[in-house]
Amino acid sequence: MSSLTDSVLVSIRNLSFSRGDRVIYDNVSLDVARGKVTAIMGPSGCGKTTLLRFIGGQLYPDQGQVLVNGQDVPQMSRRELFSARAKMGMLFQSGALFSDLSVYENVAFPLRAHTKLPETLIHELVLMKLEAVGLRGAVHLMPAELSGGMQRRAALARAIALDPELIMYDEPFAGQDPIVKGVLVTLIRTLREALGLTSIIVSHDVPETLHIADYIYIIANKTIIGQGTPEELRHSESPFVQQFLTGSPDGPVRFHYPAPSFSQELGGVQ
Ligand SMILES: Nc1ncnc2c1ncn2[C@@H]1O[C@H](COP(=O)(O)OP(=O)(O)OP(=O)(O)O)[C@@H](O)[C@H]1O
Repeated sequence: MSSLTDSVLVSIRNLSFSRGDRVIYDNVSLDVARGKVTAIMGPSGCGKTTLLRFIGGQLYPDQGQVLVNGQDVPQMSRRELFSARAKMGMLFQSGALFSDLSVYENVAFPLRAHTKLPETLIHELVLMKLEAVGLRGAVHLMPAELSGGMQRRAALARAIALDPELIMYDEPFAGQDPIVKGVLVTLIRTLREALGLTSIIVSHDVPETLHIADYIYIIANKTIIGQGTPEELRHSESPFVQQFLTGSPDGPVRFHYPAPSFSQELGGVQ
Protein backbone atom coordinates (compact mmCIF):
# COMPACT_ATOMS: atom_id res chain seq x y z
CA MET A 1 0.00 0.00 0.00
CA SER A 2 1.35 3.45 -0.86
CA SER A 3 1.94 6.08 1.79
CA LEU A 4 -0.84 8.16 0.22
CA THR A 5 -3.32 5.33 0.80
CA ASP A 6 -1.98 4.92 4.33
CA SER A 7 -2.65 8.54 5.13
CA VAL A 8 -6.23 8.45 3.81
CA LEU A 9 -8.89 6.62 5.80
CA VAL A 10 -11.98 7.44 3.75
CA SER A 11 -11.86 8.04 0.02
CA ILE A 12 -14.94 8.92 -2.00
CA ARG A 13 -14.41 8.40 -5.72
CA ASN A 14 -16.62 9.69 -8.55
CA LEU A 15 -19.77 9.44 -6.51
CA SER A 16 -23.15 10.22 -8.04
CA PHE A 17 -26.53 10.00 -6.37
CA SER A 18 -30.07 11.13 -7.14
CA ARG A 19 -33.30 11.14 -5.17
CA GLY A 20 -36.01 10.76 -7.80
CA ASP A 21 -35.31 13.43 -10.44
CA ARG A 22 -33.19 15.45 -8.07
CA VAL A 23 -29.44 15.04 -8.43
CA ILE A 24 -27.79 15.30 -5.00
CA TYR A 25 -24.22 14.42 -6.06
CA ASP A 26 -22.70 14.58 -9.51
CA ASN A 27 -19.30 12.86 -9.78
CA VAL A 28 -17.88 13.94 -6.43
CA SER A 29 -14.50 12.79 -5.08
CA LEU A 30 -12.99 13.63 -1.69
CA ASP A 31 -10.52 12.24 0.83
CA VAL A 32 -10.55 12.13 4.62
CA ALA A 33 -7.05 12.08 6.09
CA ARG A 34 -6.27 9.64 8.88
CA GLY A 35 -6.00 11.22 12.32
CA LYS A 36 -7.37 14.59 11.17
CA VAL A 37 -10.61 16.50 11.58
CA THR A 38 -12.30 16.90 8.18
CA ALA A 39 -15.38 19.09 7.96
CA ILE A 40 -18.15 18.86 5.41
CA MET A 41 -20.03 22.13 5.17
CA GLY A 42 -22.68 23.44 2.86
CA PRO A 43 -26.20 24.80 2.70
CA SER A 44 -29.14 22.90 4.15
CA GLY A 45 -30.26 20.01 1.98
CA CYS A 46 -27.06 19.81 -0.11
CA GLY A 47 -26.47 16.21 1.00
CA LYS A 48 -24.08 16.33 3.96
CA THR A 49 -25.93 13.77 6.09
CA THR A 50 -26.39 11.65 2.98
CA LEU A 51 -22.61 11.49 2.60
CA LEU A 52 -22.21 10.20 6.19
CA ARG A 53 -24.83 7.57 5.47
CA PHE A 54 -22.81 6.34 2.46
CA ILE A 55 -19.74 5.99 4.67
CA GLY A 56 -21.74 4.15 7.36
CA GLY A 57 -23.22 1.86 4.70
CA GLN A 58 -26.83 2.86 5.49
CA LEU A 59 -27.32 4.18 1.97
CA TYR A 60 -25.83 3.21 -1.39
CA PRO A 61 -24.69 5.64 -4.09
CA ASP A 62 -25.91 5.22 -7.68
CA GLN A 63 -22.31 5.29 -8.91
CA GLY A 64 -18.83 5.57 -7.50
CA GLN A 65 -16.83 4.16 -4.64
CA VAL A 66 -16.89 4.80 -0.89
CA LEU A 67 -13.59 3.38 0.30
CA VAL A 68 -12.92 2.97 4.02
CA ASN A 69 -9.46 1.55 4.66
CA GLY A 70 -9.37 0.76 0.94
CA GLN A 71 -12.54 -1.37 1.11
CA ASP A 72 -15.61 -0.30 -0.87
CA VAL A 73 -18.49 0.02 1.62
CA PRO A 74 -21.35 -0.56 -0.89
CA GLN A 75 -19.69 -3.84 -1.91
CA MET A 76 -19.35 -5.18 1.64
CA SER A 77 -21.25 -8.24 2.80
CA ARG A 78 -23.52 -7.81 5.86
CA ARG A 79 -20.85 -9.42 7.99
CA GLU A 80 -18.09 -7.10 6.70
CA LEU A 81 -20.35 -4.11 7.19
CA PHE A 82 -21.14 -5.11 10.78
CA SER A 83 -17.44 -5.28 11.65
CA ALA A 84 -16.64 -2.08 9.69
CA ARG A 85 -19.36 -0.26 11.63
CA ALA A 86 -17.86 -1.38 14.94
CA LYS A 87 -14.87 0.79 13.99
CA MET A 88 -17.05 3.82 13.25
CA GLY A 89 -18.58 6.00 15.93
CA MET A 90 -21.53 8.10 14.88
CA LEU A 91 -22.97 11.04 16.69
CA PHE A 92 -26.23 12.18 15.19
CA GLN A 93 -27.96 15.35 16.20
CA SER A 94 -31.26 13.82 17.23
CA GLY A 95 -32.36 10.68 19.02
CA ALA A 96 -28.83 9.94 20.10
CA LEU A 97 -29.51 8.23 23.44
CA PHE A 98 -31.86 5.36 24.29
CA SER A 99 -34.29 7.19 26.57
CA ASP A 100 -35.22 4.12 28.65
CA LEU A 101 -31.60 3.22 29.46
CA SER A 102 -29.40 4.95 32.04
CA VAL A 103 -26.28 6.82 30.96
CA TYR A 104 -24.26 3.77 32.06
CA GLU A 105 -26.34 1.36 29.98
CA ASN A 106 -26.25 3.67 26.96
CA VAL A 107 -22.44 3.68 26.94
CA ALA A 108 -22.29 -0.05 27.70
CA PHE A 109 -24.68 -0.83 24.83
CA PRO A 110 -22.15 -1.02 21.93
CA LEU A 111 -19.72 -2.94 24.14
CA ARG A 112 -22.37 -5.55 24.85
CA ALA A 113 -23.50 -5.66 21.19
CA HIS A 114 -20.05 -6.01 19.64
CA THR A 115 -17.88 -7.72 22.26
CA LYS A 116 -18.05 -10.55 24.77
CA LEU A 117 -16.11 -8.64 27.42
CA PRO A 118 -16.74 -9.57 31.07
CA GLU A 119 -18.92 -7.21 33.11
CA THR A 120 -15.99 -5.95 35.21
CA LEU A 121 -14.16 -4.76 32.09
CA ILE A 122 -17.31 -3.21 30.62
CA HIS A 123 -17.73 -1.34 33.92
CA GLU A 124 -14.19 0.04 33.71
CA LEU A 125 -14.51 1.03 30.05
CA VAL A 126 -17.84 2.79 30.60
CA LEU A 127 -16.39 4.83 33.47
CA MET A 128 -13.29 5.65 31.42
CA LYS A 129 -15.35 6.93 28.49
CA LEU A 130 -17.63 8.94 30.76
CA GLU A 131 -14.58 10.42 32.50
CA ALA A 132 -13.24 11.49 29.09
CA VAL A 133 -16.39 13.55 28.46
CA GLY A 134 -16.63 14.79 32.06
CA LEU A 135 -19.76 12.83 32.96
CA ARG A 136 -18.54 10.08 35.28
CA GLY A 137 -20.68 11.63 38.03
CA ALA A 138 -23.80 11.29 35.87
CA VAL A 139 -23.40 7.57 35.31
CA HIS A 140 -26.69 6.57 37.00
CA LEU A 141 -28.87 9.34 35.57
CA MET A 142 -31.46 8.77 32.86
CA PRO A 143 -31.18 10.76 29.60
CA ALA A 144 -34.22 12.89 30.53
CA GLU A 145 -32.33 14.08 33.62
CA LEU A 146 -29.48 15.51 31.52
CA SER A 147 -29.26 18.92 29.86
CA GLY A 148 -29.05 19.00 26.04
CA GLY A 149 -25.30 19.54 26.15
CA MET A 150 -24.80 16.69 28.65
CA GLN A 151 -26.90 14.40 26.45
CA ARG A 152 -24.62 15.14 23.54
CA ARG A 153 -21.56 14.40 25.64
CA ALA A 154 -23.07 11.12 26.87
CA ALA A 155 -23.76 10.20 23.24
CA LEU A 156 -20.15 11.02 22.47
CA ALA A 157 -19.00 8.65 25.25
CA ARG A 158 -21.16 5.97 23.66
CA ALA A 159 -19.78 6.73 20.18
CA ILE A 160 -16.20 6.21 21.42
CA ALA A 161 -17.00 3.17 23.58
CA LEU A 162 -15.46 0.73 21.11
CA ASP A 163 -12.40 2.90 20.42
CA PRO A 164 -13.40 3.56 16.81
CA GLU A 165 -10.86 4.67 14.25
CA LEU A 166 -13.40 7.02 12.68
CA ILE A 167 -16.00 9.21 14.30
CA MET A 168 -18.69 11.05 12.38
CA TYR A 169 -20.43 14.03 13.96
CA ASP A 170 -23.65 15.24 12.35
CA GLU A 171 -24.29 18.83 13.42
CA PRO A 172 -22.69 18.42 16.86
CA PHE A 173 -23.28 22.07 17.80
CA ALA A 174 -26.88 22.44 16.58
CA GLY A 175 -29.17 24.05 19.13
CA GLN A 176 -26.48 24.39 21.82
CA ASP A 177 -25.57 27.56 23.70
CA PRO A 178 -22.12 29.13 23.24
CA ILE A 179 -20.67 27.52 26.38
CA VAL A 180 -21.75 24.02 25.36
CA LYS A 181 -20.43 24.68 21.85
CA GLY A 182 -17.07 25.61 23.38
CA VAL A 183 -17.06 22.43 25.50
CA LEU A 184 -17.84 20.29 22.44
CA VAL A 185 -15.16 22.01 20.34
CA THR A 186 -12.59 21.27 23.05
CA LEU A 187 -13.77 17.67 23.40
CA ILE A 188 -13.63 16.95 19.68
CA ARG A 189 -10.10 18.35 19.45
CA THR A 190 -8.96 16.54 22.58
CA LEU A 191 -10.27 13.23 21.30
CA ARG A 192 -8.48 13.72 18.03
CA GLU A 193 -5.23 14.61 19.78
CA ALA A 194 -5.38 12.02 22.57
CA LEU A 195 -6.69 9.08 20.56
CA GLY A 196 -5.57 10.03 17.04
CA LEU A 197 -9.22 9.68 16.10
CA THR A 198 -10.10 10.46 12.48
CA SER A 199 -13.10 12.74 12.61
CA ILE A 200 -15.67 13.90 10.06
CA ILE A 201 -17.87 16.79 11.09
CA VAL A 202 -20.95 17.90 9.25
CA SER A 203 -21.85 21.37 10.41
CA HIS A 204 -23.40 24.73 9.58
CA ASP A 205 -21.58 26.44 12.41
CA VAL A 206 -18.85 28.34 10.62
CA PRO A 207 -16.74 29.76 13.51
CA GLU A 208 -16.71 26.48 15.50
CA THR A 209 -15.91 24.42 12.43
CA LEU A 210 -13.14 26.72 11.21
CA HIS A 211 -11.67 26.48 14.70
CA ILE A 212 -11.76 22.71 14.89
CA ALA A 213 -11.13 21.39 11.36
CA ASP A 214 -7.83 20.56 9.72
CA TYR A 215 -9.43 20.46 6.28
CA ILE A 216 -12.82 21.57 5.00
CA TYR A 217 -14.96 20.66 1.98
CA ILE A 218 -17.82 22.99 1.07
CA ILE A 219 -20.56 21.27 -0.88
CA ALA A 220 -23.27 22.99 -2.89
CA ASN A 221 -25.00 22.57 -6.24
CA LYS A 222 -24.22 18.79 -6.39
CA THR A 223 -20.49 19.22 -6.12
CA ILE A 224 -17.55 20.49 -4.07
CA ILE A 225 -17.42 24.26 -4.50
CA GLY A 226 -14.47 24.87 -2.23
CA GLN A 227 -11.91 23.03 -0.16
CA GLY A 228 -8.83 23.73 1.89
CA THR A 229 -7.50 24.40 5.35
CA PRO A 230 -9.42 27.00 7.41
CA GLU A 231 -6.70 29.52 6.57
CA GLU A 232 -6.92 28.82 2.83
CA LEU A 233 -10.71 29.16 2.87
CA ARG A 234 -10.61 32.43 4.81
CA HIS A 235 -8.41 33.86 2.07
CA SER A 236 -10.31 32.23 -0.79
CA GLU A 237 -11.41 34.57 -3.56
CA SER A 238 -14.23 32.23 -4.58
CA PRO A 239 -17.60 34.00 -4.25
CA PHE A 240 -19.18 30.62 -3.35
CA VAL A 241 -16.81 30.13 -0.45
CA GLN A 242 -17.18 33.68 0.79
CA GLN A 243 -20.98 33.48 0.56
CA PHE A 244 -20.93 30.41 2.72
CA LEU A 245 -18.41 31.63 5.28
CA THR A 246 -20.14 34.98 5.74
CA GLY A 247 -23.60 33.40 5.79
CA SER A 248 -24.93 35.69 3.08
CA PRO A 249 -28.39 34.66 1.77
CA ASP A 250 -27.65 36.15 -1.65
CA GLY A 251 -24.89 34.87 -3.85
CA PRO A 252 -24.02 32.10 -6.27
CA VAL A 253 -25.67 29.45 -4.07
CA ARG A 254 -29.42 29.43 -4.44
CA PHE A 255 -31.56 30.01 -1.35
CA HIS A 256 -34.69 28.46 -2.89
CA TYR A 257 -35.33 24.74 -3.31
CA PRO A 258 -36.04 24.27 -7.07
CA ALA A 259 -39.70 25.14 -7.82
CA PRO A 260 -41.87 26.32 -10.69
CA SER A 261 -42.08 30.09 -10.97
CA PHE A 262 -44.28 31.68 -8.32
CA SER A 263 -46.68 33.24 -10.86
CA GLN A 264 -47.05 29.90 -12.65
CA GLU A 265 -47.89 28.20 -9.37
CA LEU A 266 -50.44 30.87 -8.47
CA GLY A 267 -52.35 29.98 -11.63
CA GLY A 268 -50.63 32.33 -14.04
CA VAL A 269 -51.80 35.44 -12.17
CA GLN A 270 -49.13 38.13 -12.67
N1 LIG B 1 -35.39 9.62 2.73
C1 LIG B 1 -35.38 10.59 1.80
N2 LIG B 1 -36.19 10.52 0.73
C2 LIG B 1 -36.16 11.47 -0.23
N3 LIG B 1 -35.33 12.54 -0.20
C3 LIG B 1 -34.52 12.66 0.83
C4 LIG B 1 -34.48 11.69 1.89
N4 LIG B 1 -33.54 12.08 2.79
C5 LIG B 1 -33.02 13.22 2.31
N5 LIG B 1 -33.59 13.57 1.14
C6 LIG B 1 -33.23 14.74 0.31
O1 LIG B 1 -31.86 14.63 -0.01
C7 LIG B 1 -31.24 15.91 0.09
C8 LIG B 1 -30.00 15.80 0.94
O2 LIG B 1 -30.38 15.56 2.28
P1 LIG B 1 -29.35 15.62 3.49
O3 LIG B 1 -30.11 15.32 4.74
O4 LIG B 1 -28.17 14.82 3.17
O5 LIG B 1 -28.93 17.18 3.46
P2 LIG B 1 -28.06 18.00 4.49
O6 LIG B 1 -27.08 18.74 3.67
O7 LIG B 1 -27.54 17.11 5.56
O8 LIG B 1 -29.14 18.99 5.08
P3 LIG B 1 -29.25 19.71 6.52
O9 LIG B 1 -28.02 20.54 6.64
O10 LIG B 1 -30.50 20.54 6.38
O11 LIG B 1 -29.35 18.62 7.54
C9 LIG B 1 -32.27 16.88 0.64
O12 LIG B 1 -32.64 17.73 -0.39
C10 LIG B 1 -33.43 16.04 1.07
O13 LIG B 1 -34.62 16.68 0.70
